[in-house]
Amino acid sequence: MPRGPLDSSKIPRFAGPATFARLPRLDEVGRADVAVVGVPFDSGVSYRPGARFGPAAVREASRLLRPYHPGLDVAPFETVQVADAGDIACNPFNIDEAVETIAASAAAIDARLVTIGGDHTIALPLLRAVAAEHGPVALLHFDAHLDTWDTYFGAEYTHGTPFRRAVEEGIVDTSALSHVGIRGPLYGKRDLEEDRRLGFGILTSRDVMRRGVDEVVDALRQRIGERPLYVSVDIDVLDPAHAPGTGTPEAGGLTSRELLEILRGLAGCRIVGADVVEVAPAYDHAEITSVAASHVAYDLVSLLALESP
Ligand SMILES: N=C(N)NCCCC(=O)O
Ligand SMILES: [Zn+2]
Ligand SMILES: [Zn+2]
Repeated sequence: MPRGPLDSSKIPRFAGPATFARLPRLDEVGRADVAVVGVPFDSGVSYRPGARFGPAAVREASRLLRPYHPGLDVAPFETVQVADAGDIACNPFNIDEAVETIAASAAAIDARLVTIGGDHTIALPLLRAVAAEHGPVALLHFDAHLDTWDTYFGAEYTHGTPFRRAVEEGIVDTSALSHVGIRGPLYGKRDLEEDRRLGFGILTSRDVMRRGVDEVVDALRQRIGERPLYVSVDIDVLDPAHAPGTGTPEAGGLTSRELLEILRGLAGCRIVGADVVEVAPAYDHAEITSVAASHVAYDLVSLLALESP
């Protein structure tokens, strides 16, 4: 029987230090099927810094999560052992070293991971870790931004470049790469041409509005099929009204309801890992962004629990 979260009817949910959803720490349970891990790294950002405080803010906001997910009909913490694996401590002054540390530390945790960022740079080492186990994975990427740009100031590892590096490294399956929620100004038309050349298909924020959640889910599922799937959620996929606390906000985004509905549409997909990144609490108000991110992480954990081998 898995050890679940603290009982909020006995110990007030606002008491004590925060783990994700008030779950036990990994070192308290010894092993876990699914682990939530923080990566407080934001040295790869191109605009507002502060996502290094994302993991702590999302854990705080996750105190209100409850054990049963009615939308997916699953009690994730009863179905499998879920634990909080703490934070991966990585060098804030050396991006190359941090990327190595994140890949090695993620691979060393013997559980399927839902990672809380941190800026989007961290998706690259997290993909390396899943690909080392599963081979090239399908990628479902929720974001306002393509994040397939080449370099910034000559730097290869940044929050705007992880998915170009992932294609170059052969760690993603180029027949199943999707962006959802793309919008906003680009550097040029070439951004889209290069993104297409790398193999990505795009469902824009406008597509989600005009075609609706069900059609979007159908299109994504068709592309993903039975492949092992990595899901990366940049919280700026949400409209700034739903996620103001982020480093590179863009108007015209998804509602949190749309995002959660699309995620729920992934039930049954073979998810091997996931992240929620780019929560920068200094720009947040009333925990709007960290609450949204905590629900996204809860849905991802629930999907992983449903799909337990
Ligand atoms: N938020 C992420 N991951 N990337 C945004 C990069 C946008 C830019 O520098 O133009
Ligand atoms: Zn983004
Ligand atoms: Zn991003």
